[in-house]
Amino acid sequence: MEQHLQLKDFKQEQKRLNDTVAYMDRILHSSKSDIENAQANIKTAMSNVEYLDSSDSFLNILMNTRFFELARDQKEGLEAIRQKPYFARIHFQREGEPEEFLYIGKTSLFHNETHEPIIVDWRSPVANVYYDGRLGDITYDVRGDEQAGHLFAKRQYKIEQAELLDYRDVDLTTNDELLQEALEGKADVRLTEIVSTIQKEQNEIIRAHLRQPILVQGAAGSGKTTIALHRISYFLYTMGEHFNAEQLMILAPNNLFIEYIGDVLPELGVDKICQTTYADYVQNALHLKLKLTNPNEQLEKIVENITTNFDDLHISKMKGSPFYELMMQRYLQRYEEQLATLFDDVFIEKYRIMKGEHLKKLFLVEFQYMPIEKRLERIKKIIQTEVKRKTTAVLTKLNSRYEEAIGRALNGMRDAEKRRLTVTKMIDERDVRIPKIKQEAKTTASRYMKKFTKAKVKTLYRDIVTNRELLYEIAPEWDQNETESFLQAHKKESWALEDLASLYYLQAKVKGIEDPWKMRVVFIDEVQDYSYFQLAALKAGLETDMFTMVGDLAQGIHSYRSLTDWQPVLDLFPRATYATLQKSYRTTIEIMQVANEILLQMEENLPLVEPVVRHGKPPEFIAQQALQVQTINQIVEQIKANNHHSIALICKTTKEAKSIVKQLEKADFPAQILDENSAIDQQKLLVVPSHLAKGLEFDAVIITSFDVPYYDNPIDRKLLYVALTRAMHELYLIGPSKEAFLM
Ligand SMILES: Nc1ncnc2c1ncn2[C@@H]1O[C@H](COP(=O)(O)OP(=O)(O)OP(=O)(O)O)[C@@H](O)[C@H]1O
Repeated sequence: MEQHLQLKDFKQEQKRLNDTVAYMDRILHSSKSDIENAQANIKTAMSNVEYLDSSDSFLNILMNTRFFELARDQKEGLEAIRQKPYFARIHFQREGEPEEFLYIGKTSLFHNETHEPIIVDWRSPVANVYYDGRLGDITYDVRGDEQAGHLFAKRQYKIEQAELLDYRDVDLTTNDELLQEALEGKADVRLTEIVSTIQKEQNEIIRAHLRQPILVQGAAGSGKTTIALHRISYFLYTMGEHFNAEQLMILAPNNLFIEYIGDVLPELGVDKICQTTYADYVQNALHLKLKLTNPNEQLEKIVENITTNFDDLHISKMKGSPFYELMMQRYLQRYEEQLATLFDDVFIEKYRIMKGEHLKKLFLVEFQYMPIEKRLERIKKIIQTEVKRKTTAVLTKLNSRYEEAIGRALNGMRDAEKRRLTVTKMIDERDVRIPKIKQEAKTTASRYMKKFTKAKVKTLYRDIVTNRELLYEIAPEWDQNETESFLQAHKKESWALEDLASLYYLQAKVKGIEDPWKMRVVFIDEVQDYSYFQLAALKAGLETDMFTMVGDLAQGIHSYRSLTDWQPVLDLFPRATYATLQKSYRTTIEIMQVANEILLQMEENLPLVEPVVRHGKPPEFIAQQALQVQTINQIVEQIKANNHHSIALICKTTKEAKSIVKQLEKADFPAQILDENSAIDQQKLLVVPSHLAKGLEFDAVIITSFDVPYYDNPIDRKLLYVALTRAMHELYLIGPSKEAFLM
C-alpha cells in the first residue's frame, strides 16, 4: 500500500516536472521567435533610416532593441534553469488562505495567463520558510510585516537534465543527510549548488537587516564567502528598487580570489557588481597609480625568519590604528585652519560685498560636513551670487549718485565753461567707472578664490610623513626617537598598503569621493586582514555603514598590521549585528581534528570548529627530510584514484614553493606555482605558498615543510591552520617530523 502511494506520488512529481519543463519550452520557443522578429524589425528599420523620417526609424530601432533584450534575457534565464527548474517544495498555508505547494528554485517563473507562480524564487519572503528549519505554525517577514502560516512539509528534489531522479521529505534528520550528500561533492562544482542546502544559521545572516551592517566571525569552511555572495544576490533581489548593482562593491583579498568567485556571481543573478581589492579600489577612486610594496613581502620576510626591522612592523601596525586616523584628523584641522585665515573681506572697487568673517564661518562651521574643496566651491558660488546681487545695487546707487551730481552741477553752476567741464568730467568718470565695476564683478569670485590653491592628496600625505615640524604638532605623543624613526622610514618615497587608508581618508575629507566610486553597499571577505583605519576610512569616504563583513581571526595571517579582535570594528559600526558561525562545511571530521589542535594553541581563544558530521580518510603524516618526487607522484595517483581531482601542495613560503616546482619540473612532473596573476592549469599540480591559499579549497591538500618548519609563533600557527583547513576530503603532511607541523 505504502509503496503504491509512493509510486503515485513519484508519478505526480514527475508530471509536475514534465509540465514545468514543457511550459518552459513553450515560452522558450516563443521568446526565440520574439528574438527573431525583433532582429528582423531592427534590420528593416536600419535599412529605412535613409529615406524615412529618421527619428521614426530611430524610435523603432530603440523599441525593437528593448524587445530584443527582454526576449533574450528571458530566453537566457529559462535556459539557465531548464535542466533544474527547482530544488525544493514547501507544503504551506498562509493564514486565511488555502493550502498550496510552492516549488522553490533559483529564479521565479509565473504562468503567463494565470499569473500563478510555477517556481518561487529562493530569495522571496515565503521561501525563507524553507530555510528556517521548523515545521508547524510559523511566521515570516514580508517587507517588514510579520505574516503567519503553517508549514506542513518540506521536500527536496534531485533533478538532473530536467529528469526527476529522486526526492526526499525533509525533517531535521534528513536535513543532515541531504547536506552531507551535498558536501560529498567535488571542489569544482559545488559553490553554485548551495542554495538548496543553505543552513538555518547561514540563512539568518544572508537575510539579516539589509540596511544595517553585519560582522560575521566564522570558522574556516563555515560558508562565509558563500554567505556573502548569497547575501549580495538576496540584497539585489529585495532592494533592487532602491539600489542597482553598480552601487555595490565586493572587496576581495586578491585578484585570484576575484577570479574564483567570478563564475559564481552571474549564476546567482549578480553581475555588474564591482569586484575589486582594497588597493585597486582606492587607487581607482583617487585616480592614482602607485607602485605599492608587495604586502606579502613583509609577511614572507617574517615567515622566512629574515630579521625585519621592528620599526617597520611597528609603523605598519600604527598606520592601521585609530591613532593614525587621529593624526590625519589633526592634520586636516590644521590645514582647514590655515585655509580659514585666508578669508578676508570681498570688495568690488571700494565697496565691501561680503565680510571675511562670515565666509570663514561658512567654511569652518556651516559647511563642515562637506569635503574641504567642496566647501570652497560652494563658497565661490555664494560669492558669485552675492557679487551679482550687490553689484546691481552698487551700480544703481552709483548711477543715481552721478545723476544727482550732474544735475546739481547743471543747475547750480553759473559759469557755463566750468559747468561744461565739470559735467563732462563726471560723465567721463562714470563711463569708465561703471563698466570697470561690471567687468570686475564678473571675475571677483574667481580672483578671490585663487589664493585657495588645490592640493594633491599625495603631496599632502608626503608632507605629513616627511615634515618634522608637522609631526611634532600632529603626533605630540611621540617621543623624539619615535618621530625620528618615522621620518627615517619615509625618507625614500615608497608606498605600502597601509598608506592607502590615509590617502583615501584625505581624499574623502579634502576632495570627496566621486560618484562612480561612491559605493553605497560594501561586502568584505577576509575582513580580519583589514586594519581599523582601512575600514574607518572607507566608511568615512562612502558615508554609509551598509557593510557586510565576514572573516576569521584564526586566519589573520597579516595580524602584524591588521585586526586582532573585533571590538574596534564593532566600535566603528555601532549599528552592526555580530554573528558567529562555528560549523565547518568544508572539512572532514578527521582533518578538522588536526586543524583544531592548532586552533587550541592560538592566543585568540576561539572556540573549536565543529565539522558537519562527515568522515573521511585520516590525515597521513609522511616522514621525509627532503622532497621526493616519487612520493608526491604516489600520493597524487592515490588521490586521483579516490576520484578527487583538485589537489594543492601547500608550502609555508614562496621560496619553498618555487624550489619544489623546480624539482618537480626537473623530474618531468607537471607542476605550477600559484601566483596572483596566472591562470590555473588544471592538468598540473598546483603548488601554493600558504599565504595565498586563504579562501581557496581543494579536494586534497599536501602540506610540505622542508625548508623551514612551522614555528610556535602566532603567524606560523595561523598559516598552518589556513593550509590545513583548505582540504575538503584528504590531507597529507610531509616533513622531517611532526613537530615541523606543530604537532
Ligand atoms: N549550506 C551549505 N551547503 C553545502 N555546502 C556548503 C554550505 N555552506 C558552505 N558550504 C561549502 O563549504 C565550503 C566552505 O565554504 P566557504 O568557502 O564559503 O567558507 P569560508 O567560511 O569562506 O571558508 P574560509 O574562511 O576557510 O575561506 C564550500 O565548499 C561551500 O560550498
